[in-house]
Amino acid sequence: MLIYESFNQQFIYILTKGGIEVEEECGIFGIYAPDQDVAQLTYYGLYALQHRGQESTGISVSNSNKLVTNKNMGLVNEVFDEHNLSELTGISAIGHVRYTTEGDSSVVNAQPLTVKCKLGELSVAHNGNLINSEELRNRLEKEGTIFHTNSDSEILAHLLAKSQENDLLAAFQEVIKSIQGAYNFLMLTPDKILAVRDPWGFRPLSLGKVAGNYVVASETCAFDTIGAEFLRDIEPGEMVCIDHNGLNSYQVFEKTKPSLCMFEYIYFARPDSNINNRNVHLVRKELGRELAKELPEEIPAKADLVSGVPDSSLSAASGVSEELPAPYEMALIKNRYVGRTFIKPNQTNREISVKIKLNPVERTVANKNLILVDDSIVRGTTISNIIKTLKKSGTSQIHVLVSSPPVKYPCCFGIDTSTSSELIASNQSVSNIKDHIQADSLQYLSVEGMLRAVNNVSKIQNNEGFCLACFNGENPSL
Ligand SMILES: O=P(O)(O)OC[C@H]1O[C@H](OP(=O)(O)OP(=O)(O)O)[C@H](O)[C@@H]1O
Ligand SMILES: NC(=O)CC[C@H](N)C(=O)O
Ligand code: SF4
Ligand SMILES: [Mg+2]
Repeated sequence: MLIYESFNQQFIYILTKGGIEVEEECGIFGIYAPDQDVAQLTYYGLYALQHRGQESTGISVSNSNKLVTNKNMGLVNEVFDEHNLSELTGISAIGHVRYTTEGDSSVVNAQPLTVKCKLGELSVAHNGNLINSEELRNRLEKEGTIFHTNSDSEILAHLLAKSQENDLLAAFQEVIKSIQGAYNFLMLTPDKILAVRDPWGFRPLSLGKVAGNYVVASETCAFDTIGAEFLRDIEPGEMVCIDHNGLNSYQVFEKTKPSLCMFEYIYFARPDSNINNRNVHLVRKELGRELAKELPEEIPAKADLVSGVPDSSLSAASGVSEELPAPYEMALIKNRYVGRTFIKPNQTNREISVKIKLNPVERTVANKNLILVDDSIVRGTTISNIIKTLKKSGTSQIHVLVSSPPVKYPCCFGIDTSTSSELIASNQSVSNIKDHIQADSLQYLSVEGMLRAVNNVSKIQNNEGFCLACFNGENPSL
């Protein structure tokens, strides 16, 4: 039986599971710029990265002697204003927008986390999810470590404090070898910023320059916002150190098989960002094109219109419409003041958000056969609700096209699901899912089609690879 059939069942599910554990990502930004207003630039950078996390945000600055951190629950523009930003003056800064993957969504877990230890004062911002955090936490607690938060990110700070090394760079190089999982870390000390990307490169991390100063960000859209020039992606397993001498790079891990999260292209990243030299919008458009090529002939023959589920599917829908070809129309309007439902921390909020955020344009859909494109089906909540509302608005037929393969396995590197039971495709056939969501037909993109789409935008290099674990169950880090 499906668990989200009714509100009551949902409530029972939440009660029995103690609430849904949600996983996703975060956004990180760092800048070393003694001649600039680093807090302001970090604020704008975080603004551009807001889609990666909306629970809490924070900025740490260094005035070259000490660090000052301001963080709180809420969006970037709710937490920061001219007054509190003006109190953050310094030569360098790091910032974070959080979406909880481990621990509570609370101010104590908001990042950056600032600590004092034998290596001096340091502030840590983390994007990713450590898979051996429990083991590391248990070990540290047995050794007498007192944790102030229950997020995985604090573990790094304690490992550093306990390192035999007296120099932060060396300590960092030592301790990251004992952590496993997905992590991009930014660390701010009074005189430098360190940035490291895990050996698989699950999450994107890019390097840029603004007015001669280095910046690091989860996505290149943050560079565009502050007028920075993109220099390059930070390599999987690379650590860069930025200080008054400029930038030094260290390959701290042997190159393993890079495994960029495919969901960054499918859904997470902003369409105006470029990852591995590919524009995210163009990849999504190609995903749509490949999906259209895989359709059985009878589907396009029946369709009057193609439309995408706003926002993240619009690029893929335009690819479908161009490839078929079939006219593109606006079937749904999104209330832009509602946050991403996909990354809200509990299922009850998620349901309500879906209902208030999308409204059909009745006069375009009434009595029409619609090809409706969405980038992914995770729990199936969004698409079920949309189909219900479109049918109420008089849509004759709804043929659902999904521009990614079925999500069958939970992700431990940062997607919004923690157990298979939450995933509608984990134990159901495509035909059952079609019936459950009440679509007239349902077609997913194949894994091969997805890889072809990425390759169409720019050729997949020999040393490039993708994490596909939520589609095929193969964990690249094992
Ligand atoms: O099957 P579900 O569990 O409902 O999740 C899948 C949906 O969530 C995401 O959209 P979302 O509405 O969060 O964000 P968007 O507006 O950026 O597309 C995604 O694009 C799918 O539409
Ligand atoms: N989404 C993330 O990257 C979260 C980072 C970290 N695991 C936390 O929960 O705070
Ligand atoms: S399992 Fe899926 S969501 Fe998680 S990192 Fe891999 S591709 Fe991304
Ligand atoms: Mg969506």
